[in-house]
Amino acid sequence: MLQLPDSPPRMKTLVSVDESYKLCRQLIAKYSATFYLSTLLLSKEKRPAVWAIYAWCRRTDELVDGPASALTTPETLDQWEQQLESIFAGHPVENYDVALVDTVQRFPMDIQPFRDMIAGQRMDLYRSRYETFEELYLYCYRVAGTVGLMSTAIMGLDNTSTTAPWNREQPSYIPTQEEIALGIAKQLTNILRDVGEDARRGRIYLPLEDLARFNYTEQDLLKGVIDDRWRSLMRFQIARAEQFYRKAERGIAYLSPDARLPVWAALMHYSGILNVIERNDYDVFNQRAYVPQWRKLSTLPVAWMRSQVL
Ligand SMILES: CC(C)=CCC/C(C)=C/CC/C(C)=C/CC/C(C)=C/[C@@H]1[C@@H](COP(=O)(O)OP(=O)(O)O)[C@]1(C)CC/C=C(\C)CC/C=C(\C)CCC=C(C)C
Ligand SMILES: [Mn+2]
Repeated sequence: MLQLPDSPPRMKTLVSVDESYKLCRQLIAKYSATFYLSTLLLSKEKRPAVWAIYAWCRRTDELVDGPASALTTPETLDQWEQQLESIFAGHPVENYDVALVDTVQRFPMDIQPFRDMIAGQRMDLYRSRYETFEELYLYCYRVAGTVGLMSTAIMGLDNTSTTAPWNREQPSYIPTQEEIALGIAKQLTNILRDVGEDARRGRIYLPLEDLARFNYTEQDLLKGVIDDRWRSLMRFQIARAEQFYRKAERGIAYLSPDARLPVWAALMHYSGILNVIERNDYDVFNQRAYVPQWRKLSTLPVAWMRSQVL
């Protein structure tokens, strides 16, 4: 029998590299004005690369959190992971990928944090409770800590820093834990800010062991009970998130000088959300903790000073 050759794969025409970066820029500006403003403080060559990373992270999160998330299955994420492998092999599949292909070629980086983020989104498909902080930490590392590893590959570490102890004492030290810490702190902050919203979707991210420690039940949380048990539980969670902010602060000294201001600015904004939660007397059920634009801008001079001396 005559064997017909396989039909050639249908090649989609994709946009140019510049057009693709423009799409990434539009995406970050639309979804997160604050991230966008922080990236404007970066050098012109690093900025678009961070937009490309942002676009990939946001699109990954949208798969499990966005309007079409009901259609997402484990197979969707398998396919997304294959698309990632293809990007790292230099073959973009969609318009947004063109910029990421360019970014990973200009700023060589490890694919593993990207795979880990997909594994984190996978957890959201089958998990709605976390028994221990160790389990929650793994989730936070995957969906947020990984962003630090991806971003540092672009921002760069500083080999001449006089403030980073590793240069003096351990010249080959790679500050991985510090790179991860800001994402962990930010995710823990998001979790505290979104307790009410998540509960309405049947999700509890706060470790159940912590609820038990303060004698506060799942039912209390689902009903939005605010009492002294809840306030103590929240103070405990805030103190934990703050430890990760402190670790990240120490890490900023390891970054290349031009990246320190945007990261300080971002850090001060995220940790400011914790202050708003405190000011709202820990009511995260009926009001969303929000840092107004004027307050974000007013912290910039302090962020600048810190970026010069620490
Ligand atoms: C050494 C040192 C201190 C290095 C710092 C490295 C660095 C720049 C770290 C950045 C850490 C960071 C900002 C992480 C983002 C964490 C985050 C927001 C995760 C979100 C996950 C899911 O949560 P949830 O669904 O609850 O959130 P939403 O309500 O849907 O928003 C994410 C949504 C995962 C996807 C992450 C992003 C879309 C953000 C990616 C951001 C960047 C690439 C920009 C980072 C750059 C700057 C200047 C901060
Ligand atoms: Mn999300």
